[in-house]
Amino acid sequence: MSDAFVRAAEAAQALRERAGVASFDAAVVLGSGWVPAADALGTPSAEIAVTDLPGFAPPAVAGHAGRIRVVECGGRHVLVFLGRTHLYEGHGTDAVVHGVRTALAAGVRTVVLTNAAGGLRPETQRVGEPVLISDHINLTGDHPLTGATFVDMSEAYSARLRDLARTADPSLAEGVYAALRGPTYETPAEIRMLRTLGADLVGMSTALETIAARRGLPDAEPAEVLAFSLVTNVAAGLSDRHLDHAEVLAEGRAAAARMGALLATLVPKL
Ligand SMILES: O=P(O)(O)O[C@@H]1C[C@H](O)[C@@H](CO)O1
Ligand SMILES: Nc1nc2[nH]cnc2c(=O)[nH]1
Repeated sequence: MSDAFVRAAEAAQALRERAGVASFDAAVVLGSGWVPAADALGTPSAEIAVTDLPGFAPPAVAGHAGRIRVVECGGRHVLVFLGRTHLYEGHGTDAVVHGVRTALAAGVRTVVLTNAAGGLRPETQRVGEPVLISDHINLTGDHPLTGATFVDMSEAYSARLRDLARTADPSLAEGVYAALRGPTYETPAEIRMLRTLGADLVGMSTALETIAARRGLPDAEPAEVLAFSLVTNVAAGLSDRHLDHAEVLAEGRAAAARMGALLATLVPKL
């Protein structure tokens, strides 16, 4: 078994022991601007710093707390990741997907990924609104998998869970998320390219985590993935606004109640 999978198993065991939970049912990864919504998922029975667990990089981005909450939601044991590691932090793809792999090693088979993204089209440019991710385009230039383990990605984002989300909130727009490495936001020319490629949203995370979830582990079935972007800005060049992370986090704070309500509705039904 690769070192990365061993580290995930070790982190999962440490998590079980710290939480006093034998197996978890679901994981929610809160991206930029989503952490204020965490409280809607309930009072945690435990909260663990990721640096207390094997294999996690310390938090390095404003709005990413580097902590994992253990909550019971709808009778399910849920891991809520308050932040994530990004490829642009320079720790490599195993560090980026370690949280998802740890969740799978801890028994999780349903993963909810959230992020902040720029909107490329009118229907995905309602700043402060969540968009259901229908598919992704991995333009990070990297990949968390190596070797001849071939993975079907024709339903990377679960049709069942997308139906669940649309039923819970029929107003949800849906779109294709283009994942870039970052840390730069896009040039206007890159945004025009991404629109030509069929993207509706653009960000710097999620896709690699989805790939890891859909691969599963040597001893864990793949997880179903449900993912949302919070549109925090119109993509570069499509408005006269300049982009900055403080604005991204401000939009997350403003949308916290709406994002929390969405997650609180969905997580008990996963
Ligand atoms: O963790 P996510 O993908 O939500 O964070 C996005 C991408 C960058 O980390 C940051 C840029 O503002 O927001
Ligand atoms: N790459 C990228 N990431 C984002 N995160 C929030 N907004 C954006 C954006 O416009 N582009």
